[in-house]
Amino acid sequence: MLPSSSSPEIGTEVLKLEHVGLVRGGRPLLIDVNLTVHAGERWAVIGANGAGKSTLLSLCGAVQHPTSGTVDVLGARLGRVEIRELRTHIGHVNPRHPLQSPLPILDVILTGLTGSVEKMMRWEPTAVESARALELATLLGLGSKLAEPWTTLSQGERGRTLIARALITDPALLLLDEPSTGLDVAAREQLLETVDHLVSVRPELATLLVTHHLEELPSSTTHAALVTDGRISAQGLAREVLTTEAVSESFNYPIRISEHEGRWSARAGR
Ligand SMILES: Nc1ncnc2c1ncn2[C@@H]1O[C@H](COP(=O)(O)OP(=O)(O)OP(=O)(O)O)[C@@H](O)[C@H]1O
Repeated sequence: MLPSSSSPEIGTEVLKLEHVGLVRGGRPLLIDVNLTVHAGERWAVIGANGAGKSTLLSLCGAVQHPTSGTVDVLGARLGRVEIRELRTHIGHVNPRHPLQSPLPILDVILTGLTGSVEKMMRWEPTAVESARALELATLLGLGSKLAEPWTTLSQGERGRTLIARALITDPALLLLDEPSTGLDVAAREQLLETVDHLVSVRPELATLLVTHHLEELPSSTTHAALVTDGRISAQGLAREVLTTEAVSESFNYPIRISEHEGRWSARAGR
C-alpha cells in the first residue's frame, strides 16, 4: 500500500522499524533497530561519529533497504512498494546535496517535485507549483534572494533552500541530516527558529533530525534516539533520553548534559 494522504493525523504511525539490520561490505552497520515515529513527533538522532545515524536516516528515507527486519514508511513496507513514489512523500535534507550548477533558488526548490538534482529537461512547473515554491522560499526567509544562483549562496542559505525543496511535495515525514553543518551561530539560530516555525504551521509533520551537537536541537524537539555502535541504545521522550548518564555511555566519554527552556547543552563531565 502506498500512502493515500500526505498529511496523516497527529498520532498516526508514520515510521516503524522492527528488528532492522543492515550489513554492508560484510560489516553490520545497524543491529536490531526498533523505532516507531508518530505524526507530530520531532525526533533528535544523536550519536558519535560512525555510529550509524545517517545510515538509519537513509532507511527512513527509503534510500536503501534493510538486510533484515522490516521498515514501514507511511504505511508502506520497503521492498514491497515502488520506492521512487514513496520518496515523494518524504522530505530528505542532505547537507551533501550534489548540485553543481548555478540554478536560481526557486528552481532548486522546484527540483523537489521531480526528485532530481538538476532541473529536468522539458519539465515546467504549473502556476500552482511555482506559487508554492515562492511561498516556501518566503517561509524559509529567502524571499529577497529568489533569483540568486545556488553556486553563490552561503551555507545557511543553501540549508534553508534545501528545507524548502524538501517541503514542496508536502511530505508527511521530514528528515534533516545535520542541517546546521557549517553555519555560524546566528545562521544556526535562524535555522532552528525556522524549524520551530515550520512545525508550528505543520503540527502533524514528523521530523527526524540528525546532529552531532545537542546545542543544535530545535526547542520543538519532543523525542530522542541515541545511536551507539549501530544500535539504538536509548529512545523515548527527549528529557528522559538526553541524560548525562545515557549520553556519556553512548559516546563512551563523560559528558554533562543540561537543558534550559527546551534548548540543550553538553560539556565535558570531568
Ligand atoms: N556503503 C557502505 N559500506 C560500508 N560501510 C559503510 C557504508 N556506508 C556507511 N558505512 C560505514 O558505516 C558506519 C556508519 O556510517 P554513518 O554515516 O551512518 O555514521 P554516522 O553516525 O552518520 O557518522 P557521522 O557522525 O560521522 O556522520 C561508518 O563506519 C561508515 O564508514
